[in-house]
Parts: sequence; C-alpha cells; structure tokens
Amino acid sequence: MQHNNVLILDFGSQYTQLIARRVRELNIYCEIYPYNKIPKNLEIYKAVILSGSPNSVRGEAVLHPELKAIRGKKPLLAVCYGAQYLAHFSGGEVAPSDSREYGRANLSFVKEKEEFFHNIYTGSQVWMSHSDTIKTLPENGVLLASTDEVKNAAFKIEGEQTYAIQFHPEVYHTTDGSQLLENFLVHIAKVEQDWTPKSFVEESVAELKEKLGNDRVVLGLSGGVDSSVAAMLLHKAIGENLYCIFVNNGLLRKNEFSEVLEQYKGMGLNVKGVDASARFLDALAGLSDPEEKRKAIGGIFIEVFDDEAHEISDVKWLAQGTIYPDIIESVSATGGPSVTIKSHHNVGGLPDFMKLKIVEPLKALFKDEVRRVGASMDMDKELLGRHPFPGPGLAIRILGDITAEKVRILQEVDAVFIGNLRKWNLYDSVWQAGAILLPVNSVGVMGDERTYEKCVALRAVESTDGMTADWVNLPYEFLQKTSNEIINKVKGVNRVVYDISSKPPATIEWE
Ligand SMILES: Nc1ncnc2c1ncn2[C@@H]1O[C@H](COP(=O)(O)OP(=O)(O)OP(=O)(O)O)[C@@H](O)[C@H]1O
Ligand SMILES: O=c1[nH]c(=O)c2[nH+]cn([C@@H]3O[C@H](COP(=O)(O)O)[C@@H](O)[C@H]3O)c2[nH]1
Ligand SMILES: NC(=O)CC[C@H](N)C(=O)O
Ligand SMILES: [Mg+2]
Repeated sequence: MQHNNVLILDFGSQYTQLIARRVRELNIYCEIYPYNKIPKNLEIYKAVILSGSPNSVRGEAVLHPELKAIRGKKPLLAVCYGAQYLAHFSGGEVAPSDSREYGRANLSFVKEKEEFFHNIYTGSQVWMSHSDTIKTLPENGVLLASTDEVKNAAFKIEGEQTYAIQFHPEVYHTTDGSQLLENFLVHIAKVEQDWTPKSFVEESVAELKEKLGNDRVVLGLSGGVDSSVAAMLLHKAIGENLYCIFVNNGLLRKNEFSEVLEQYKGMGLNVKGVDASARFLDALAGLSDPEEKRKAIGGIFIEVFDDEAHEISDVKWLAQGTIYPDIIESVSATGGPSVTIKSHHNVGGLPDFMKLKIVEPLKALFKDEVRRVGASMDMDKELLGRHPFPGPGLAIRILGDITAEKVRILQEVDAVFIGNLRKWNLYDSVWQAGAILLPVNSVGVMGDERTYEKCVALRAVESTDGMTADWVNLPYEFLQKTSNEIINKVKGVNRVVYDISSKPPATIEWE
C-alpha cells in the first residue's frame, strides 16, 4: 500500500503487535516483519522500529538484524532489546542488571528541549521489562532520559535520526507512550498521519478492481464481522462477480442461519445459503477428540466450498476474511517451530484439488480496525458489534462427541445467555460470550423429583484481540437470573457454572 509506511522489525517480543497497534492509532500505517526477513523494497518505509526480545544481546542466542541499509539512513527507534543491540554492538556495553527490572518506573531525568521528549516531563511513568541493562552508551550516544534504577533509559546517536529506549512505549502503563511514538514518527521522522478507515476503503477497492478485473470470486460468509466487511469491500470493487456462500454447518447459534440470511438481504450482496448440517453432523459422529473434530469440520467446509464453486462457472478466486493477528501468529520471529494449540478451520491453505487463488482484503487489519472500516462503509452497527464466533461453532463448545440433541440443548442455553446479555445492556461491554455443554451429568432435585442431567458452563471474556483474555465480572444478579432461566427453560440441564479462568493459562474456547 502506498502509504507513509513504518517498518517494525520483530525480535520476538510479546509486545510487538502492541507497537503496531499504537502506531496505527496515530493513523500511521505500519507492517511487522521478522528481524531476519527485512523487506527488499525499503524505499517505501519512512521509519523503522526495532522491537524488544526474550533473547539477550550477550548470549549465544543474540539475534543479528542486517541494519546496513537502515541505520543512519532512515529514522530508527530501538525499543528495549533493540536499544541494547544498538549499544552493545556500536561501542557501548550491556551487562546483566543487578536486579531484574519489571514494571513501573518514573523518569527522573529528561534532557531539555529534545523533540523526542516533546510534552513529556520528569516524573512521567514508564514500563520496564528487562534483565540486561545498558552500562555505557555507544559511540556518539547522547543521554536523553534516566530513571532511578536505569541511568541509560533513553539515548540518541548524534548525527543520525537514531533513538533508543530501554522502556516500552507501546504498553498502556507507559503513560506518555503514544506521545513518544508521535514525537518520533510525526515530528522527527515526518511521517504523515494519513491512514484512516476511509482511505483504506478507497485504496483497497481500487487495488481489488485492478487485481480481480472481471474475474469471479467466491467468499465464505459466516455472519461474523471479518467476512462481512471483506464481502462489502469486494462488493464495492467487483459487484455481481462476488458470490457469497453462507454454510449452515448445523453448529450455528439458534436461528442464526435464517436470521443472518435475512440480515444480508438489505446489503445488496449476492448470498447463497447452503444447508450442509447433515454432512457436518455425519462427519462428526462418534468423534470426541477436539483436534479430530476440528479437522473433520475443516474437511467438510472445503468439500462444501468445492461443490459450490463448481456450481458457478469460471470462478478464479476464493476470498477470505483473514485478519492481521491470524497472519502474525503463524510467523514466528525466531523461525523456530511453535506448537499447535488448536487447528483453526480456516488456516492452512487449500488442498491442491482446489485450483483457486486466494484474496484476503483484510489481512493487514486488527479486529477493531475491521470494525472501523465497516463503520466507514455504513454497515449495520449490530453486525459490526457482533461477538466473534468460531467457524467450528458449537462443536467446540460441546465437549466430547456431538449429537443433534446436544446441539439443540446448547443452542437453547446460548440463546438465553446472549439474550440476557443484550437485555441487561452488557453485550457490548463483553468481547465474546458463549455457553459450553460439559460431558458430565449431575444430580439435582426439581419439583421433589431427582434429576440426573447436564451441566453447562457460561463464559464471558474481555480482550482486545483474543490473544489474551480475562473473564468478565458479570453482576451476581445477572448470573442468578440467567442461571434460573436456563434451568427452568432448557430441558436436560440442571446445573450452571461460570468460568473464571483467564487466557493464558486457559483458552477462550474449551476445545
Ligand atoms: N458458516 C460459515 N459459512 C461460510 N464461511 C464460513 C462460515 N464460518 C466461517 N467461515 C469462513 O471462515 C472464516 C474465518 O471465520 P472467523 O470466525 O475467524 O471469522 P468471521 O466469522 O468472519 O468473523 P468473526 O471473527 O467476527 O466471527 C470466515 O471469514 C469465513 O470466510
Ligand atoms: O474461526 C475460527 N476458527 C476456529 O477454529 C477457532 N478456534 C477458536 N476461535 C476463536 O479464536 C479466539 C481465540 O480462541 P481460543 O482462545 O480458544 O484459542 C476466540 O474468539 C475463538 O472463538 C476460532 N475461530
Ligand atoms: N523486553 C526486552 O526486550 C528484554 C531484552 C532482554 N532480553 C533483557 O532481558 O534485557
Ligand atoms: Mg466467525
């Protein structure tokens, strides 16, 4: 994209995505690349940021970026590991600090009249997370700020637009972090703040027109935010050549298939609803292992898509609502293999027999940006505010094997829970919510009779991107009413529990 573009080089810090978010919040476009996969077309980047890292510049696991084409040639901001790297390999010294420094600190010295610290003063709170410390500055280093514990908390290199900070401007607890990034990017590097949802729509539509021409495209539409926004963008670009397919996998929420189809009617999209519930339920029969269930569902999704694509003559492309976190998660900074926690049904590419090319118009956006892009196209607020819902649907919320009866029970429970969240005006303050059907029966007493029925768990989390999450402190009264209503209304359930686990160590979905 021909924007004022910022390059973030990732050394594996858990905060790299946050740097990108903070930069985007300044309406500046940026991209993350692994430190050892620096893009060749460097001319499009107006500034470069080096992230932190779990590695140490002193150990054998030091990560060496190739900075020849960057250092001294482009404005450069080095954070934590990045700062240590600049110090250690340019004539300074990095050593283990006497005590590890995690958490809050305050700037005790800030060099006056420095553009880098414009509007930031002594006392400003910063967030530290390091165990090495910069003992001496590199050649031509000029001290810009200190804390009580860390003398060399910020420095610049005389004669270059190179700045380095030991603390993390990207985390919320660094109070003036955004100001600092603005000082560097806008005031020093002169990057323009021209990246807005509206400009994104205009440019994407133009790019899609160019790329797709008169080709036909199929898109899996799920009723969720990502695929709906992707559909609107594509529709603007290629109109009737976009064929949307919404699959009823029999694992959707109660009435979701018909409601979502209805909702799409007003949007001018060309949507086909395909009821494949029997195929999915057949494929799932007898499976109770979470990964086996996920793989079976992924397989049927592909079969259904393939069948549908064959119905339309001359389809060339498959469009997907993939978003940025999906991409970043699959590239590891250090190139090492990361373990598979869950096989997402939509990740992993297409089998060879499907000869379609992939188009992913949202692959550079975070979820909240997708919502803003949707809003700038005047899409329905309710649709944009929908909680994420996993493609494998209720199958990963019914622990163990799946039967039509279990799906029915869970649909009813979920409908009461989500309905009540809406009634109590809690829906929008929760990032995602759902109910889980547990594979246990427990004893109860209803109308003087013994029952031996199912137990359900309710889960509601707050999060920004689903990578980490915490359970929501829902009002007791809400939980009480909801639990009552579920047990009274849903035959087969006699116990309700509330999940109070954060992610990590738990995940949002139970399977
Ligand atoms: N029932 C479905 N029918 C057709 N395609 C689907 C269905 N469920 C999921 N998909 C496809 O899988 C992709 C990934 O699903 P995912 O849930 O991550 O995104 P989403 O549904 O678009 O948005 P959200 O995260 O808000 O639920 C979707 O973008 C869509 O292309
Ligand atoms: O489209 C999807 N296909 C999947 O296979 C899948 N698995 C989990 N999720 C959603 O991802 C987010 C994180 O979920 P976990 O904490 O359970 O990994 C949560 O928002 C989950 O709902 C999925 N979405
Ligand atoms: N957050 C970081 O970048 C830490 C850098 C280095 N691993 C240290 O512990 O000092
Ligand atoms: Mg979804």
